[in-house]
Amino acid sequence: MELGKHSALELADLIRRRQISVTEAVKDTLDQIDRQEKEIHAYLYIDKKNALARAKQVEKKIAAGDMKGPLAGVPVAVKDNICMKGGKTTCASKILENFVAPYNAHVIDRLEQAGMVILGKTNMDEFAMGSTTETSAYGVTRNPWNTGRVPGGSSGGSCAAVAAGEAFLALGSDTGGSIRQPSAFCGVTGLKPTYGTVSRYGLVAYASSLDQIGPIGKNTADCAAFLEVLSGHDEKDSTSVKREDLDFSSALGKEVRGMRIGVPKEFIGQGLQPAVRQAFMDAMKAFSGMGASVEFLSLKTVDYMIPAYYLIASAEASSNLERFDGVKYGRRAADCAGLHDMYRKTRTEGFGPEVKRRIMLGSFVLSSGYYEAYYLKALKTRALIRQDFDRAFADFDVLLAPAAPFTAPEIGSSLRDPLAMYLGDIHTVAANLCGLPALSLPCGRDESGLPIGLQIIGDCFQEKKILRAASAFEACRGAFSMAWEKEAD
Ligand SMILES: NC(=O)C[C@H](N)C(=O)O
Repeated sequence: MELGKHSALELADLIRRRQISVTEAVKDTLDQIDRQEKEIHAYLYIDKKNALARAKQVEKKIAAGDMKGPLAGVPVAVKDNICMKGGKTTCASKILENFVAPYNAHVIDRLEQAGMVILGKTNMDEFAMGSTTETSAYGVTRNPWNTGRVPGGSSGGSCAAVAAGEAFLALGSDTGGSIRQPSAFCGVTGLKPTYGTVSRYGLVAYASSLDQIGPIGKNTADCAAFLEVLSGHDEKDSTSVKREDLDFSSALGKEVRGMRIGVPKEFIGQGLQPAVRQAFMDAMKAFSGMGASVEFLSLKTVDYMIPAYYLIASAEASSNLERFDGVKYGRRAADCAGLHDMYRKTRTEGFGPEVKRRIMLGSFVLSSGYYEAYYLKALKTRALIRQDFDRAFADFDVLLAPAAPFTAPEIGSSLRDPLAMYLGDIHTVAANLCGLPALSLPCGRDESGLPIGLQIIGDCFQEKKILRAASAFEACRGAFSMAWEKEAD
């Protein structure tokens, strides 16, 4: 079967019309995994038995008319920082290598109610700290477009799985770009929703004021449908918002004539790879060709976004990761001389270098004497960045930016220079600092054929404006995905 060329919604439609069964869809995807996983390593665990058993259950329910959702029967991958009852959740860290989650994350319950079939858990940067998936304690994931390149991160496994046809949809989490940047590198579409739109209950916390779960798929319509499954109020997450406007798919297929689109000129300044700049300029032209007004604006706080993000994210991480001490979760070091020795040995053995770096940075900026100079300053800066965006959204419906300044780097190159890796997040971190929704979709390819991502950022709760712009862009430029793009090479 050649199911890989279908989107998730198309697949679900074939299932509804009984042209294929859920079991066939799941088997076909598992075959694709078997063919490619050795090379790609998108997954940390694949549970074939469970997936096939679940496929049978869903099949019966669909046949009995008890399961009617638009994504029923669709095989999906889950990032390994999202808890699934009875299964391992490692966050790609040695410290959680044996941790079995005792409960389901809210989003897992949602997926199951919608009749989706979970195939396994995907690789990621350790505790979501990184931009390449190379900080995983369990090996690198390779970019399906070019296996010498990284898939981006931290949701690199999820994006690579969708790009390689090893899942029709995937769950990611985005703290500073972790859905959008790997989506850009892997040529798929990923959406970080407004903070509070999707429950974080059962997501292992990295930086709680920034983390948000979101959908990754082959195109905008799949992401919109998946977000409808995931979103909604959850009393178990105190930051979960009550929204009435969760019919995201209603925004698709509309024209953008008259839409006001802003382009922050600081985002397309120095340091952009020429092919990224070209693809971005072409996207601007495409929007104005469709009748949108496209204008430049200035965001004065751009230089402060990376420092504010890395201080706040590391501070929150140092606090959140205190709980991994060998007592409550996962790994415990052997042969320890007392409690403090056990803490020290467990954390020394269990955390990798990037996580340690952030815990040290975060503890430093929160410590007395440095709190005001660094952490408090970062919080004030965050408020100024928010004001900058408030001004922008007074004049514009959505903002356009590249999703990343460059295409996927070579495996190994970013690990040598962590600061350069941090700077690569320049286009994505502001959306998290301000709680804004933002989407990345493919907008071109560089000279070596690697995908380039276009980012569309909206004001809080304006996912529909983003989706409207994204679907219009797709309609005029074509959504692309590995399966059929590679054939055209
Ligand atoms: N988690 C993320 O959103 C990725 C970001 N590069 C970070 O390391 O914090």
